[in-house]
Amino acid sequence: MVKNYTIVHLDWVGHDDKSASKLITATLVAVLVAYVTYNLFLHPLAGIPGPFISRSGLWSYRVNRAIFRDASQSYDKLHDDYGAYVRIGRNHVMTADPAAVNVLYGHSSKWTKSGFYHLFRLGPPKGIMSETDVKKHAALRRASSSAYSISALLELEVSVDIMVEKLFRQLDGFVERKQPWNAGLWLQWFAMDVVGDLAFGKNFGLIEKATDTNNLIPAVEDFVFVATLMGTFPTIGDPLFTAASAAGAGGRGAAHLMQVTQESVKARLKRAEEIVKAGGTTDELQKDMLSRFLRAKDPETGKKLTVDQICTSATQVVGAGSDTTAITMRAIIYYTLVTPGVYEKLMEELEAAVSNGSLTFPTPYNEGVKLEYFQAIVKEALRYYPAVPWPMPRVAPEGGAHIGDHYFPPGSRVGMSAYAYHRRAYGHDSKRFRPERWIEATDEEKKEMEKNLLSFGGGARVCIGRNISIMEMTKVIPYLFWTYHFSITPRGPGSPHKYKQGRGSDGVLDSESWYVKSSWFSSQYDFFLDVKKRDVEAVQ
Ligand code: HEM
Repeated sequence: MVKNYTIVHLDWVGHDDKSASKLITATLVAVLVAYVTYNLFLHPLAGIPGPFISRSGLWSYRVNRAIFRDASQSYDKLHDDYGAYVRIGRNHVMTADPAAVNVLYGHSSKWTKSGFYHLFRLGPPKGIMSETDVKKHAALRRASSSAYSISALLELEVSVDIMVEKLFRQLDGFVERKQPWNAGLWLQWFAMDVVGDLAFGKNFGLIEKATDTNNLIPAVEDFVFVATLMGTFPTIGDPLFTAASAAGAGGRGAAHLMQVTQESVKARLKRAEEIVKAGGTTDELQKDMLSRFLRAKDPETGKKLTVDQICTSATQVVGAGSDTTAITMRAIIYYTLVTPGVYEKLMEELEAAVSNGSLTFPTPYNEGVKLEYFQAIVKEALRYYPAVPWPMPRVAPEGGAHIGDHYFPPGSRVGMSAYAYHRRAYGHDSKRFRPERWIEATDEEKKEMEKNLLSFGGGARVCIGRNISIMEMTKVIPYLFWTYHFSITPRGPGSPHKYKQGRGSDGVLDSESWYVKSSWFSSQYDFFLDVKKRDVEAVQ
């Protein structure tokens, strides 16, 4: 009896379990159906078209772009497929509507940066890039702005000149050995060394040693990969990143960058101490960005930056200032070489300027900025190939806001992709690299073109380091073209490329002679050039 009873009892338990699991499954399915139905048909952004996975909220389209590194072409294609407003997430829209530029990135914009940027912090205190609180950001920016001013940078011009000479000595070796030059990698080393010099008065020695012993370049790459990926779901990504970093497992790139920077800060402070001890003056050291960060005060509150904030600021210079400038330099050189007529016009301009004495080498910044055609190439490269193609997300303010005919409730996210926007906002030939557009335009048109240029972002959050990169590019590129003759190393069997086929920013194989991996940054890999020395004497 007892035995039978037990069997009956167990049977009842099994029955209960099955019913319970059926009930749980049915509830989960019902919740999922309700969630998807709400997202697709009832959500305030439901009227905006977009890929099913984003509209339904089932998966993140942006996570896929971060993983597959095809952001530029994918976001561009979304506008082709769905128009000027595309729902790229449940609560997230990307737009290419010109009306949005001022609303999102104008000086008086009420839209703030989203939690996506929290993942771009490079230290325990948030830095200028990752601080989303408007007041705290404004205070940080005011306190640091003197380090980024053009007058401060011009005091550091000579260190860029020295770096250029070091680069040229290495380049001469490639000429002698008739060896293809991995321009992509070397330009990145150059940009990294320059920011090291500007920030701490001492570069990282990448150009001199012809190697990245400290793994700085992979660290930036890892940092940007993790930040972009986890920034797309910051509610979970942010605490996950914090916990993983505390356990020493996450943020490998960020942690490594931070460590290298802290060492550079310490070494720089020790150098100053030793000079003073030896009875010398630290005048030269006083010019680097670090000493400006040390002296910096918020002009409104009189508050100084804390030591942690200084380390974060210095790391930020390394993290935000090297890849972006390298990407833009590659684009300038590449499109100058492949676009018919551009190289010839540039060389004509350089030759005329050298012969009338308005251009000397190493190029003083004040001479380089007057090269009208060269500066038009720089602008066009920034337009055609923006280093940051990812839509820069902003949060709709309290009370919501309108852009064009669309209403965005408070808390919804809207962003623009500079890559996708620039290829639509510059008339019928937006998809062509044409520097002349920046010269031919009337003053009124130029104003509009500048307004539409999102390569450095805009408004209160515009890139604080843009002067650094413009100075660097202005000093190195005309001098490079003046001294060397470049041609693109053909790809294919026997070539030094790891990848046999190139991939352009449009995602098409073999459309360009490099391989683009595009997420927050659109980085070009395997960009090789054959180099010869120009007979400069004969030209002059
Ligand atoms: C060609 C070179 C560069 C490009 C294309 C570039 C691009 C950008 C973009 C698009 C933003 C705005 C991001 C957003 O609003 O979502 C930005 C912000 C920023 N950039 Fe750059 N950047 C360049 C060079 C530099 C350099 C050299 C530095 C530092 C040395 C730097 C430091 C920063 C910082 C700190 C911010 C945050 C500004 C803020 O939020 O107030 N950048 N940059």
